[in-house]
Amino acid sequence: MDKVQKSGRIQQGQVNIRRLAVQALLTINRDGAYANIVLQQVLAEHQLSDVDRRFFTELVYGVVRRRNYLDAIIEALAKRPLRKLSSIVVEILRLGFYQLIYMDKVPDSAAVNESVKLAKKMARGLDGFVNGVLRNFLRNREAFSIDELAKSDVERLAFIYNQPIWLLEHWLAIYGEEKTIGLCVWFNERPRLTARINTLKNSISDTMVAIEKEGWHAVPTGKVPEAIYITKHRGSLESSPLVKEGLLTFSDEASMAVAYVVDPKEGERVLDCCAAPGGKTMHMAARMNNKGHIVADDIHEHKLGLMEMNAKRLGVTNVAFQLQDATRLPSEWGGSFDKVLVDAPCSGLGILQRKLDMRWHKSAESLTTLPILQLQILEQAAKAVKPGGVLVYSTCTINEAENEDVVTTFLASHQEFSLEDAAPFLPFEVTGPMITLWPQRDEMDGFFIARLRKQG
Ligand SMILES: C[S@@+](CC[C@H](N)C(=O)[O-])C[C@H]1O[C@@H](n2cnc3c(N)ncnc32)[C@H](O)[C@@H]1O
Repeated sequence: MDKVQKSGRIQQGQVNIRRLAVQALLTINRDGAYANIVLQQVLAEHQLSDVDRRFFTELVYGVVRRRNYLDAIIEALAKRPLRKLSSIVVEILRLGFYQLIYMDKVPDSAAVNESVKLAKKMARGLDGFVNGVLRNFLRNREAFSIDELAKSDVERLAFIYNQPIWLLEHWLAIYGEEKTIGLCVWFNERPRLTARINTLKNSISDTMVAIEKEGWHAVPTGKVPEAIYITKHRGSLESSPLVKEGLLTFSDEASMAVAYVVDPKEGERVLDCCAAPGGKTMHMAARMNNKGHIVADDIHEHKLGLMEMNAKRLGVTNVAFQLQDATRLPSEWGGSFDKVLVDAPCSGLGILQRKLDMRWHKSAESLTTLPILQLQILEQAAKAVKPGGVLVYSTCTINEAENEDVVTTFLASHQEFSLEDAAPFLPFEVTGPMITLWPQRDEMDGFFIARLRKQG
């Protein structure tokens, strides 16, 4: 957590949670770091009590989620665009308003006074401005309600559900209002802590006993046999022996569903050509009991090291990790894999609940370039499939242009492949042949999975 440390100066033992939150928010919003990674790093560095961990998490995630409405309030009160304000002051104000509007347990006086104290320490000379802006809000809260600030119906929805206007317009045009709101509500809910029991290390029942012994509580999700919701835990997740010793790994059920559709068997040769961070690779290795061989590729070198560490932790021994651009796979791989998985780079619009900050970084333009890359990777991966073998295409998005349209375009020029019904491979009820997992319907991340069979 270099950046937080650099701007930090926080001593262990006297941590001011709000200050820690402002520094984390600067790293996320100003420097472009991923919110979940910053949060994990800060929590790993500071031995916070459970109450402080929860408070810190709520402050950071709350501000990241509610950013558009909080910013509209700040601009209205400061009477200037955000970019004309110091980034530290912006984060202090976002945090102050978040507490005033969304945290009933924080008295208004504490939210204002603590923000002013932060400004005194972190933005010398601007504490009066922070004080004035927050107190002006308290004098006339109604003037800054969503109904007062929204300039259109879609902006009103954007403030209520905290999504960018372009994305709401896109969803409203395709799904209509009811389905769009259902999606938005899901994406704003606190994600459940879902983990996969690593059957390479221990049986499901023995792991459940180990979880209880650790003082945690978990329940099966009821859909994927190895999937559990952790409903109670203590301390940092990563430092628990359950995680360090590889009994558990964090992953959503929708992601686990992909390994079921690939259905790798012991002894088979499997290619996972967009593999990092390796969630599906490790799950496939477990389903193969480490027997057979998986080649796991990614285009980013730094991600390979992380995957190797993860494999060691989870006791995965049948994977070769390789730096490889999947748009140019080696010709000697042609026709040599029983199963090939393309878990394609995508817009990630199905996992906005877990990646809270992602909604603010996407654009309508970014959606149009992805299908070209996805099709390119699928074309290459198809060559690596043995006659009679299987090609699985998956994404963590619900965007049709990256899902059904890519598969349909691919099939139109590849008569040697046919679409199989993916539904019977899943341990829970869905409708195929191509599968879209809808968050608000299936209560998991939004995913797309298609299973194609090459002629024998
Ligand atoms: C959706 S993620 C894969 C997630 C992974 N399968 C898992 O379960 O953990 C897509 C991955 O594709 C990689 N990627 C992007 N472009 C690529 C390319 N041209 N060749 C290979 N990998 C690529 C990205 O680095 C990213 O790690």
